[in-house]
Amino acid sequence: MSDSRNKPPANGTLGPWSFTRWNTIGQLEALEVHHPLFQATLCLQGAHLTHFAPKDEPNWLWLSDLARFQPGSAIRGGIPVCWPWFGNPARNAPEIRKRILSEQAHGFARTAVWHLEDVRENAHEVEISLSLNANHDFDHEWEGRALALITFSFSIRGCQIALTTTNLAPEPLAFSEALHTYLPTDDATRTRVLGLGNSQYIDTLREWDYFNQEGPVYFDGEVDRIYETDEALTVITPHTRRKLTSVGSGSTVIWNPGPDKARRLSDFPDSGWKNMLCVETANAASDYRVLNEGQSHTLGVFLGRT
Ligand SMILES: O=P(O)(O)OC[C@H]1O[C@@H](O)[C@H](O)[C@@H](O)[C@@H]1O
Repeated sequence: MSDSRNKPPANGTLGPWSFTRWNTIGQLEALEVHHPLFQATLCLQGAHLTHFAPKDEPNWLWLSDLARFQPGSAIRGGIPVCWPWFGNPARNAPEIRKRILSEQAHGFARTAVWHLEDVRENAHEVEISLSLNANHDFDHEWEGRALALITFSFSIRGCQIALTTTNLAPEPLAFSEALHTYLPTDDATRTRVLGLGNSQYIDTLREWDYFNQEGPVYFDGEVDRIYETDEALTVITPHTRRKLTSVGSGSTVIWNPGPDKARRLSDFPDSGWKNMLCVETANAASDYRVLNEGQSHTLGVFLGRT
């Protein structure tokens, strides 16, 4: 770790790397990767990836045209990191819920400023690691002490993200989380997700009851489901095919707000639901994790081609 690398250079010179540069987007500090083989943009707030694309390709991530890059606001699109709880606190297991002091959905990591740990570059790959020490600074949000370390590995093949949580407190730590990937599509109604057939899911729009999935998932209105699965998933849109392979995850959230919820969402165009879907690699619902002091758990996803 080098503290001098954690801030943009004051005199406007470039950072000490070959392909990675500091930039300011709106009011947020970001790292931009301009590698000959791929590009990426990563905000320090939220360790939030907003752009990844192999050379000459459009962004593999959906980013709202109305996204705000402001301190304290979650960025709409890209890959928000939901941590150390997923979704509505009230919908989490009692042992998670009891330590949450805020009503905020998806935890505090997505609006906290992460610390840049390291940038490693070579001819094929760039790896960027950031950390968030959930210490007494977050006492008003949550009772707990934990360290989150996230590593992004970019290559022409795709983008890999690994989020490791370590419990720093003597008491067991129960937590839920997700890598909340927004994917673009030309037409959500002509998009499908394969790999969930035969799995069970909680439908949050139908009283949080359990249902069985048969065949692909389609989008013809609001979809908000937590699937119990660790299978690799394929997302097929009219013009792209992507594969998401996970580690350390036994649950995947599939979400599209549909036309009515789209109008109520912050920083979200009314018609935006037609051009996105979320496939969220998670430890959610009964797939939450518990760590004893010093223990770690890694949740990861690789987003690549099929
Ligand atoms: O608006 P937020 O807090 O970013 O949440 C977006 C969505 O995130 C998804 O993970 C949830 O399943 C949805 O219910 C929610 O609407």
